Amino acid sequence: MRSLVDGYLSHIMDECHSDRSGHVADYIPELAAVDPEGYGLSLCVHDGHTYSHGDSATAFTIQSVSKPLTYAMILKKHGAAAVDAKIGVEPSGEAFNEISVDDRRRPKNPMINAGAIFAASMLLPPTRDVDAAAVDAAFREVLEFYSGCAGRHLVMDEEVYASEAATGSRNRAIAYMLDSFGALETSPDAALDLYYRQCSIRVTTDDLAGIGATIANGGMNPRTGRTVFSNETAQRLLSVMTTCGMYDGAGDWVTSVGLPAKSGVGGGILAVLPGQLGIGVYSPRLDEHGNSVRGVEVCRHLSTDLGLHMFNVTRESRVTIRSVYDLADTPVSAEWGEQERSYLRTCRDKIRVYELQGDLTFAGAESVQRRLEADIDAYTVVIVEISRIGVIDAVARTMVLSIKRLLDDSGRRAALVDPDGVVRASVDRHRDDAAVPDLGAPPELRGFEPSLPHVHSTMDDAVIDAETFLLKHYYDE
Ligand SMILES: NC(=O)CC[C@H](N)C(=O)O
Repeated sequence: MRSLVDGYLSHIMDECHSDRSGHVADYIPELAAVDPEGYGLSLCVHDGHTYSHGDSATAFTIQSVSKPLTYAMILKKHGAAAVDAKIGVEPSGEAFNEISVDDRRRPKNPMINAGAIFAASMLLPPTRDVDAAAVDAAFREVLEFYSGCAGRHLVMDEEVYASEAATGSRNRAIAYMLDSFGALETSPDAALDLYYRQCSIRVTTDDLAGIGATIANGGMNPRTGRTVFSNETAQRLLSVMTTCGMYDGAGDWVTSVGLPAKSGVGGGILAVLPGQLGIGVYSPRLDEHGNSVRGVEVCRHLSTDLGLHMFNVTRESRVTIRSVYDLADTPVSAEWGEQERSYLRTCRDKIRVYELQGDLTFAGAESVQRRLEADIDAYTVVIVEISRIGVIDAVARTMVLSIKRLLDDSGRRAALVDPDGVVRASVDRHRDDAAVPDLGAPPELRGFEPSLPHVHSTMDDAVIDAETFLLKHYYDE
């Protein structure tokens, strides 16, 4: 069965592909020389499954996407109170490399360079004469921590690091300004050195999506099962990424995309849907804020087309498959007579029921589709029972109906048990909604949604319960 999600993602990538505006970062030769056409997208869901598209294996430097990770490290090392005394959490409304502090002379937040350089200093010994060995040791911890978040061993790009260190007058100005306030406990040069190294770590969009999913999961990497930081830290990261992650465009970002995110001048963007998934996008042409142009556009599409805005998250959206059983083992009704039971035992069809619950959004529908696909040899008839689903959003509805259609096409019979008509209600809710997005369904499903007549004819197959389905399809034959 073809993955609907892959269809959506490649459609979204195609939509944004033609945008060649913006410029690659050129403050160092290594960044100026990257292929401006590089373009990758990865999405890592709550159980670690990753959808990878385009140049998802191309490595680029993490740059400022490193900032939330180092912030997580100092929170873990010093505790939130000690960190708050040194670095604020207010959006700055300024450029990422602004030379500024708040009225307590703290960097305004950890997502701008001033805050990030300060954060790096807090990983070093609190002494003015830090030697190279101490910076090496701190960097080993950084690499280990970032690798834990990504779920694989990461390395640093030596050339980018050497260039960053050779050209960073602006960052040096920031570090020395902080030092002039007497705020740094370590030497400004050591803090800068560590900061340049962390910015030069090489990642792919698969890595960013994995890091995003780790934050989404409250600090546990879903690929490795390892807990790298606490739930409280994850909550902090999500908060500062929401208010400060996209620099001076934060308000517009939250309104239109609604995903906590962090960008870097290497062209990467990491975005998180709390509790559900992580996204990594790569495209090195940047806008005037230093954010990837296509990356921002892709995130905008993911949010609107797939309903991923964080304030769209509904109840229990992760607890989706409530139970799964084969009818031959578990007749649906205790009242069934021996005749029906023996029919079921001898029936050549393998009938399997999936009961769903909660509110169904993209993430839930994604898990259901993957489960049905994985189990495809275990049934010839599948009954998806959604009577415990409270609300189904437009994307999940399309996905459920499309899954049914794909199953029909692969020779399975599929029925939807929808006694309260939540699918119908969802159609009605969106009937007058001109903004129902073109969901980027795979070509064979285009026009299937949101074309309403089609939905209606599909809904004729929706039945009141599993028993009615059986009666209609078996006993009446
Ligand atoms: N926004 C960024 O990615 C900035 C990172 C870059 N290395 C700098 O410090 O200037």
